[in-house]
Amino acid sequence: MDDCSELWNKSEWRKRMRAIRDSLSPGEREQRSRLLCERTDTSILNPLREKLRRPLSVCVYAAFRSEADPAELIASCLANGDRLVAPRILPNGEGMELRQVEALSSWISGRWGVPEPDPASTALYDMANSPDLVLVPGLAFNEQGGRLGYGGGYYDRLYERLHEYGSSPVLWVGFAYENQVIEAVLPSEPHDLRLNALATEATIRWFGDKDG
Ligand SMILES: Nc1nc2c(c(=O)[nH]1)N(C=O)[C@@H](CNc1ccc(C(=O)N[C@@H](CCC(=O)O)C(=O)O)cc1)CN2
Ligand SMILES: Nc1ncnc2c1ncn2[C@@H]1O[C@H](COP(=O)(O)OP(=O)(O)OP(=O)(O)O)[C@@H](O)[C@H]1O
Repeated sequence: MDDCSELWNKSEWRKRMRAIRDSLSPGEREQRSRLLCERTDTSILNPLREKLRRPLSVCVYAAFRSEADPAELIASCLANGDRLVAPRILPNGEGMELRQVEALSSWISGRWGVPEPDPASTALYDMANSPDLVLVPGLAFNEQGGRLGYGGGYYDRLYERLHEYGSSPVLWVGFAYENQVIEAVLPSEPHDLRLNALATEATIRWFGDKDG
């Protein structure tokens, strides 16, 4: 790691971490994503299903660019009868709404090519019914529950809205490859969301209160 890394700003970190994530071959990404999905299901979702004694509602995303791919976790959620929701960037750019996705085919390509639930075939989800868990994509994560995204502030705003309107606690789980986890202190701002846990193909890290 470069000596100047502590002084880098968010955009320098984004450039650097994009290159690191892109450096995994498609084959490596597939293999690591499979391990990551299994680990997340076994160590986080299954215990939560047992604790709550009901199917879960889970906010997922569909992978784009070189992101960790939650497809197998999504398939497992569908098999377990969980309710799936996914974010869609609002046309005015002002944050995101959540929509119910029924199948892996519910996505279309939205702004910047980001996969999003097709508004023509999915129902709007009322944010007052907080999802039990939100799977959070990103470019970089650290050991303190910090996260760096693409810079739209979309997940930060979702975090704020669910805190404001949501009826129950939400578990915020970063979902990433181990090489996206850095030791350096990421530049952080007051609006940045704090994760409860970070899942990688190598391990699960918990931050603060495990019960959300
Ligand atoms: N799979 C997935 N879905 C997601 C996210 C994500 O990170 N991954 N998001 C997480 O927030 C939201 C989408 N956020 C995004 C924000 C910016 C860009 C993007 O391509 N930005 C351009 C620069 C745009 C500009 O400033 O003009 C770029 O990076 O080149 C992509 C996604 C919602 N859905
Ligand atoms: N809670 C919020 N309310 C209003 N604006 C916000 C909020 N959170 C973030 N923003 C806006 O979003 C901008 C980008 O935030 P930041 O750099 O933290 O994005 P990010 O977390 O990397 O992106 P993303 O969540 O989309 O992946 C901020 O400069 C701010 O203007």
